[in-house]
Amino acid sequence: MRRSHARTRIDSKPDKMDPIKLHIRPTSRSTNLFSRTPKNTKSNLLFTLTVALTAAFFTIIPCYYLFFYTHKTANPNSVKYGVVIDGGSTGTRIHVFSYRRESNEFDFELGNMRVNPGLSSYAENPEFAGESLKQLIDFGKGKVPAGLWDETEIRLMATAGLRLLDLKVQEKILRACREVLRASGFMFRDEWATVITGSDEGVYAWVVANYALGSLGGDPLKTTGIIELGGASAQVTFVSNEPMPPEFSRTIKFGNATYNLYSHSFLHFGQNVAFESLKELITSGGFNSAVGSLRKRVHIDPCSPKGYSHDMESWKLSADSSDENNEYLSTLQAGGNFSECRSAALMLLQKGKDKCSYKSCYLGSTFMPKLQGTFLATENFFHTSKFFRLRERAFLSDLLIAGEQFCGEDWSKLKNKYPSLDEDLMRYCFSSAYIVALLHDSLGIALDDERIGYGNHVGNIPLDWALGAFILQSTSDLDVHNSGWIATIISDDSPTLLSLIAISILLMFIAWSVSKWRKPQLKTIYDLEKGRYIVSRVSR
Ligand SMILES: Nc1nc2c(ncn2[C@@H]2O[C@H](COP(=O)(O)OP(=O)(O)OP(=O)(O)O)[C@@H](O)[C@H]2O)c(=O)[nH]1
Ligand SMILES: [Ca+2]
Repeated sequence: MRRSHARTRIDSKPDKMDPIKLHIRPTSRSTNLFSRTPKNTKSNLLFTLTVALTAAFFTIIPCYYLFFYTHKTANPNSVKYGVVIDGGSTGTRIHVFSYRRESNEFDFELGNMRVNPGLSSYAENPEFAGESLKQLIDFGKGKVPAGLWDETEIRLMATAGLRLLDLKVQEKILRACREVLRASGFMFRDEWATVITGSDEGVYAWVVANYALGSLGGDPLKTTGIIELGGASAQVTFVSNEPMPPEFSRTIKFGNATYNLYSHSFLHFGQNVAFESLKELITSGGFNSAVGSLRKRVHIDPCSPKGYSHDMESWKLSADSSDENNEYLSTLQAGGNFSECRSAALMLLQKGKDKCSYKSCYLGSTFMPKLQGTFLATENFFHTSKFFRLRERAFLSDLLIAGEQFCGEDWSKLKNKYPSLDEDLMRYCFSSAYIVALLHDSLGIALDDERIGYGNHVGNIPLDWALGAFILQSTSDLDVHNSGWIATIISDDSPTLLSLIAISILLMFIAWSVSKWRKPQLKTIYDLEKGRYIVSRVSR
């Protein structure tokens, strides 16, 4: 006769048990009726195995990380690579850097490559924006050992060119870029392809400048401010001890030093965009430029050398450009005049100043504390200063004289004098006048002030803000690194960590399920006096 193994309700006090429910027919096989603990060896084995596995798991994994972490930090040659793509308004460029943790050394010379035009030129067909990154990514992969691609972070940081676009268009362009970056083979997360704020862009440029000058980590008053004149925006970042509205104030900690920075990016004040805005100002009659011919209402553009033709070809306008563009071009006649151009540029830079609601606004209606200390003027400041062959710490007065002479020259003579230069050549009249109107007329830097240096490098270090971003990110990783491998793991929500957590949860669930599934250890005793079986649970 088989003994039913039906699950029975077990009460902790046997004498209350209901005999009917507990009457269990003896099994056909001879067994010890007085105490028989059903042996559930298979489930025991499974349970023990799961518990052992879980215990091993929580021992081996930390040891692995500890070894790995110790090994990595102990390995003096552990080099961390970084890839930053700078999405600028006039072009997109990839920078490959490396960083030796132990010696705290950066290598900036691993290479960079540029593609034109910038990502903002895909505004009409954003789905193709990612294509422009492919050759950059291939270049980057050539600079990083293949075995390290999957642990090398790649970031796309776009600047003013995208900031000028509608948010929806920005997102479409970034989405197309993320798709390509995901497939790049480098380590990538969607949030690493973004439009960075102008304030961050300025901070990164300040970091790389002071890193290159050796003042990063030292006395805040001995640091150098930066003024960067890009294509679509201009950044100003420097240490200030003046009280600042929070939207302009940034605090950077580096080593034991803390820096209270003013940092702001003036959108539309980049040289290329400012030049176009100035032309629109002139043709709209916003600037009292001389009128060439009343009949055709031709406006004189004082910022382009005499004889320069603002025709379709030189503006690279497509054949289908809008009518007002054609109308606008045909009413503009180049009439190079430095001081007229400087006045028009100043009008542009001071636009909105009457709406200034702060203690001091040097540009438009935007707050800026009084400039403090020395400055490095980069990008277009450097390109213009280099063209006019000015010393690195030239006076603005030198630039003013050079600009006056250039603006007064006839375009055909300039083309003969500088045959190799193309569209950049026609911009030097505007750029020299714009820089004097910006640095002297607006920011108040004296014409003979030597506080300003012009440059795009310090020694062999390029003053690319992308490098500043990598420096900050690498050293902040260093902080996490120094707080131990736990922090590294906790801060590292890479698949490794997530899989560790998933496996441990799975093992614990298996152990719990096995423990629930295992039949309770039961003991069946035959009570001779009462003539019946009593079943009780065996406590383990
Ligand atoms: N004259 C001259 N200008 C150059 C040269 N190379 C780049 N530029 C100009 O210098 C500026 C480059 O600054 P970037 O910061 O790289 O410009 P960008 O990143 O494309 O523009 P933003 O998005 O505003 O930063 C642009 O206005 C370029 O037109 C050069 O060789 N000569
Ligand atoms: Ca830039």
